[in-house]
Amino acid sequence: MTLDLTKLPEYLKHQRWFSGKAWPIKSVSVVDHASMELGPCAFTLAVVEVLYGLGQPERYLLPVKPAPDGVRDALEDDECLRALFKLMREGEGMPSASGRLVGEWIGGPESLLALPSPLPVRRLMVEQSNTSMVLGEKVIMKVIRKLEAGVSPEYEVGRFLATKTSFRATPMLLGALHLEGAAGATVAVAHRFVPDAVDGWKYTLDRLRQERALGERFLGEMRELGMRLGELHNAFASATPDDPAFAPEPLLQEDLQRWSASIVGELGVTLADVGRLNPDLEGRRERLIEYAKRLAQVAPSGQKIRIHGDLHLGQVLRAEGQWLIFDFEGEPARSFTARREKYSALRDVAGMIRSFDYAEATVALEGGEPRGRVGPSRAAFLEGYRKATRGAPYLPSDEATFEVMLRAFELEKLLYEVRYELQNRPDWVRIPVEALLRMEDSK
Ligand SMILES: Nc1ncnc2c1ncn2[C@@H]1O[C@H](COP(=O)(O)OP(=O)(O)O)[C@@H](O)[C@H]1O
Ligand SMILES: O=P(O)(O)O[C@H]1O[C@H](CO)[C@@H](O[C@H]2O[C@H](CO)[C@@H](O)[C@H](O)[C@H]2O)[C@H](O)[C@H]1O
Repeated sequence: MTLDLTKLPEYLKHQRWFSGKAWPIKSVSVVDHASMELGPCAFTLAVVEVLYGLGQPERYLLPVKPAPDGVRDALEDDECLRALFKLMREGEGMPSASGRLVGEWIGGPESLLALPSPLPVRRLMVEQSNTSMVLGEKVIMKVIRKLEAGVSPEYEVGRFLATKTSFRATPMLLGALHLEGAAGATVAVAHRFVPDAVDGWKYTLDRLRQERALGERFLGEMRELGMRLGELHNAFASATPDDPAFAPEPLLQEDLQRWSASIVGELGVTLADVGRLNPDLEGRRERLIEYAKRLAQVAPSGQKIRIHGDLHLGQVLRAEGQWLIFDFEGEPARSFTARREKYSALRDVAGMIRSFDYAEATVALEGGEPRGRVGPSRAAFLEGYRKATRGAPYLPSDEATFEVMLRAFELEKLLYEVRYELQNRPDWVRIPVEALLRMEDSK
């Protein structure tokens, strides 16, 4: 099948996962493509590069079939999805125009035994920038739409946890599909599907809506969540030097200086965007800068390790009374290289703590209970985290340094959130802005 390139800009603009809707497209070209003749399904798996009048080019994966007015999405066809999954689970390869599409199965044969045939396909009805489907209620396969150059952290971390550690508080990675060659990228991943799971965001909102004061049961769950995060960090830190992508590295003064300078820079950019709308925030600039600067002044203690990188309540699942941590993609706005960098584990801790504030603010905006209820959740979460990581070499050895670092990473996350909300949900920008205003004066 030859792709009619003239039709693609219009096609792309109508796809939910296409993030360039606001910009005029200059051109669309095909970087690589494979003709998929797989049993009852025939389609083209293409990687296209979109050039805009302004801004960076982007690459998208287009599994498409011919249609009278151009092309249509091949993932609407269950047979095509089954065919892609088969390629993955059989670890097969097939040639593309300038490379190869290769399946990888790491789940072991036992995870296949229980799969019914023909494999039932259920599409996930969530707002997503990718396309996920549940297969036989046992596997969830995610086809990546917007492709990044380099190693996908979601695949890399999932593979590390499944094959090199005993950490099981995560839906295990079962397999992946990679395109090798000119368009090198991981194009799909499959994980164990967790039935009847509720994500931590919804779970926490429900509790905040239903309980006037968060009871001991919820605090116990937050303690457990802190412990799971500590265990995840212990698993990351267990990597040996022969695994350079994961092995812990010493934390140097220059790391602290670099991170501190980056937060100061982000403060400048963020206040330029939002400060006009909120003069009170502009007035806090110097005090906020102090939080970031103190990070550069503490003595380096601990290590840099791989982290989750975008941890919040929406990245944990509650199922059968247990917490599972998932979605190791990292912050979507950063490059893969940046997302794979080792960092202080406290960055994840700060991410989750910010989420408690978001949950409470969301319920307050709905006209629910007043603020001030999540302080004990933060304390319980930190208590669980400290319990699981007692004596861990990757954390600062003294309490004061722990606090300075945690506050600096909370500030970093708050600034990221302001920018994220301005771009995606302007009505919500007041949540991180109000939290910035509340940050107590630094001493
Ligand atoms: N292993 C899983 N088991 C059950 N539900 C899952 C699983 N993985 C993801 N989900 C559900 O699918 C949604 C989207 O998954 P996610 O990996 O976050 O996709 P995306 O990266 O495109 O946002 C999640 O919010 C969660 O509700
Ligand atoms: O889940 P993603 O990897 O796409 O993360 C992005 O979107 C999140 C919102 O869905 C955003 O999280 C922010 O809002 C959450 C409530 O919706 C809140 O729990 C988080 O604490 C807050 O940071 C995340 O920052 C962004 O990267």
